Amino acid sequence: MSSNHYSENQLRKYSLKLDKIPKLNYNDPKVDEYISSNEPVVIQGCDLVASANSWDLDYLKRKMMGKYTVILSQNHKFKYHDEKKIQSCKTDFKPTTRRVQMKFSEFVDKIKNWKKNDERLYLQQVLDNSVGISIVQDFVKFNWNWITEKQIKNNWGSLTSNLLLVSMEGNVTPCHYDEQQNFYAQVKGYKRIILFRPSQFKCLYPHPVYHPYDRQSQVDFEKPDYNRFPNFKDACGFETVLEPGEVLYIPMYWFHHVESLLRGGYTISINFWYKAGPTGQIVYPLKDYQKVAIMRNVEKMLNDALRDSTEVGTLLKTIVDGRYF
Ligand SMILES: CCC[C@@H](CC(=O)O)C(=O)C(=O)O
Ligand SMILES: [Zn+2]
Repeated sequence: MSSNHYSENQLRKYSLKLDKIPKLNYNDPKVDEYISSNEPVVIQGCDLVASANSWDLDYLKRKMMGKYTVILSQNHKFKYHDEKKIQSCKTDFKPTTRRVQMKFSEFVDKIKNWKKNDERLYLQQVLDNSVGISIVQDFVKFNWNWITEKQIKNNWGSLTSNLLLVSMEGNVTPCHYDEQQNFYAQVKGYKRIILFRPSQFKCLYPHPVYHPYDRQSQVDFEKPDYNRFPNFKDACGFETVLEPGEVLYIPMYWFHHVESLLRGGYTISINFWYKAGPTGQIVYPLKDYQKVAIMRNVEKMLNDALRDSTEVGTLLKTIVDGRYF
């Protein structure tokens, strides 16, 4: 996959079967069909964050005078972990990233002077009043009419947050799913996004729900352990390289892996996370994401009831072995 904006060798190599995600103009009626059926689509021309088109490191450095959340990583992977689950996790969990509060000017200096073996940086800041009046003024000029119409038409819940994502070239957010609908807007630079439908759960082996890496795939895409994760060789997904001005709809519970292109310079993205809407009438057969939600509830219930995560697997095998297949 290449275009006159980037080349194939800027994409990391994985052994995966990947189809293309369609790119449609925002007023193509098929866009609403994809969104209403929880299928990913890249939307062009909607100008969702056009008021952020002028955002670059210098502009943000001048306008953002506070301290902001920056993730530091010992390598190019920024695998998210839930701090709250660390103490209850029996195994001695060693995170590969740490979260600090940093002035924007310091963040810019560090990425401009970054050398091999330095910790990599990824600014991931909730867009709230802490970002300052200028950024808020750009924020209020987002195309809220367009996105709110999508939110209402699809009966989504409330907008929970917008994250400002400023990434160094080459950074990777490894494969995971979120329990929220996501409109993912690309502002600057190019990001390659790989998506898998929720039914690929059995190929992607997310960590157990009680684990700090809950929702994150256990599989290292760069060095898959096919002995532990044999179904990964059957994984098949979708990919796109998101360009500035484009918006990717990432349906809730869809697994996604996101990387800023190698040698592509820093990237800026803004996400829009929406709560799922009320379930309403349950329709059978259930959707694949509903089955993931059910599996999560079973894991949570068993962990609460047994009070010992090491017993959950044994009990589930006892239920299944010789009885359910
Ligand atoms: C912390 C959120 C990171 C983002 C991926 C990326 O831009 O690296 C993502 O996973 C999402 O928007 O859901
Ligand atoms: Zn995500």
